[in-house]
Amino acid sequence: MALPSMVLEWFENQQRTGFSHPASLSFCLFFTLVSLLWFNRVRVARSTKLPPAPPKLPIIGHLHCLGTLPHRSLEALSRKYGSLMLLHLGYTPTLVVSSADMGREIMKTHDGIFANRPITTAAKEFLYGGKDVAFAPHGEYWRQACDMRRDVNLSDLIAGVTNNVISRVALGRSFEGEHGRSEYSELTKDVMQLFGKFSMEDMFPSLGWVDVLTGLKRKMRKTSKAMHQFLNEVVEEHLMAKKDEADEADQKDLVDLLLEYAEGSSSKIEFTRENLRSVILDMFVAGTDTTYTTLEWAMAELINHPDVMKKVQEEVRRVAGKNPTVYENDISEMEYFNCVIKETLRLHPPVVLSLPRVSTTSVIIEGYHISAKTRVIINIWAISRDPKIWDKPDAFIPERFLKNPIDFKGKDFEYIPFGAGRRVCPGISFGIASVESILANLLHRFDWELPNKMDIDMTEDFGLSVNLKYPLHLVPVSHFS
Ligand code: HEM
Repeated sequence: MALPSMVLEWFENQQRTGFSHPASLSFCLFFTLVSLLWFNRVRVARSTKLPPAPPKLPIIGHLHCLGTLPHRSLEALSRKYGSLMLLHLGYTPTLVVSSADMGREIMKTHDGIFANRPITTAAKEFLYGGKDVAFAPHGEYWRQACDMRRDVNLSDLIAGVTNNVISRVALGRSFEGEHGRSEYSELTKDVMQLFGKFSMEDMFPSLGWVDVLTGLKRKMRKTSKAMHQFLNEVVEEHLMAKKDEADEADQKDLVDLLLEYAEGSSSKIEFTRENLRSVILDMFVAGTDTTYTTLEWAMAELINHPDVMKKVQEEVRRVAGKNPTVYENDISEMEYFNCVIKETLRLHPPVVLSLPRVSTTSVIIEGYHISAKTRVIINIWAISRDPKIWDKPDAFIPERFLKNPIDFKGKDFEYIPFGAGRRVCPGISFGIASVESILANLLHRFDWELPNKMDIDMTEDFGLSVNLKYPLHLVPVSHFS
């Protein structure tokens, strides 16, 4: 006899005899719950309707559909096939999400099912398979590692260019200019390039040997060894320095905090030196390019829109006055300046396709069956240019954020440059504070001109983040001289 009919028969018997015993009621509730769960499982298992997809090719699946700017190609496809598409990137089934409503389904309604990330080849080589934050499985270790980051005191550390900012916050000082024209800076660049590289193993798990043949794995291993060696030296330097905690509590950098945590923690979560180096590396990979890219796009849009540049410079200079430096307190008073940053992140989110997630169980979304182990990519770029949400979506109009409560903290799914849900970017405050501080000072101190009145080429270059293809060259003219 099927489970539901057994339950019904038992229920009728109980009704005839009355629910005379408290155990009967508990029994009834228990069976109702089991039946509901059972019905749900059957519903998910029976539903075979898959999200739509364009025709695929043998072996490569839909890889040929990605083109050189995958966020744009996927957005164009979503206009034809809808905001949930199931593509096959090689052998890897990948759900592509292109609307705020479907984003909410993944990052809110079913966030628990999509809380893990697939471990990529780069994560295996550089981060010991997920001993960092970004690739760590969702759980207690990940929660604690995220929290440690939020503790870093940033207020006085933000100065200079982005790489130096990250160095100072994470490592305690800048390493620019050391080891020649910065062996360290070249190393960081190599790590980021390798993270953005296409790996066969990620798309065709059985073809990892191709990455060995092409030399990709050897290059990753060599760079990873050099980077971890460098970070080891930094850790040793911190241990030797043995900072006086009482006097210098405010000047602790991320390494100090992580060392304290690793050595003094009574937590049951093991936090090894490998974890420590991986968390620091995360910060460079996730924090450097994104922050720098936002600044570059902001300057490019401001040069292209002299009216906006004039208005924002007037505001920055009015608030900061004759002070040569703009401080955090000033920035909170600059309403239009903050709109400029929000509009830059809408039009040019540095992470155009969110870091992939993976489903842990099967689930039904919008009537479509999504199996366990499906990768999920959110097209952040498509959502922030969706004409159903944004008026003139391709135009740079900071005014759209004036008196508009929409924010990037992950609650408004139509605007998610930092992602949303459990795996939302833990560096939001740091990233925004860095962008604000650097941009405000650049606008305050200098007027900016294009060399030879050339136009800016706004062509994008797809990588770990989407940059300008041709670096931006501008001439600064001091405002104070
Ligand atoms: C403008 C600057 C930045 C932007 C636009 C940005 C954007 C993002 C996005 C879109 C994600 C994926 C979120 C998701 O899957 O829902 C992410 C994740 C992440 N970001 Fe950022 N980010 C920025 C700066 C930073 C900084 C400065 C740090 C560190 C200091 C950082 C650390 C991370 C980490 C560790 C993750 C992975 C989180 C996890 O998987 O739990 N980001 N970021």
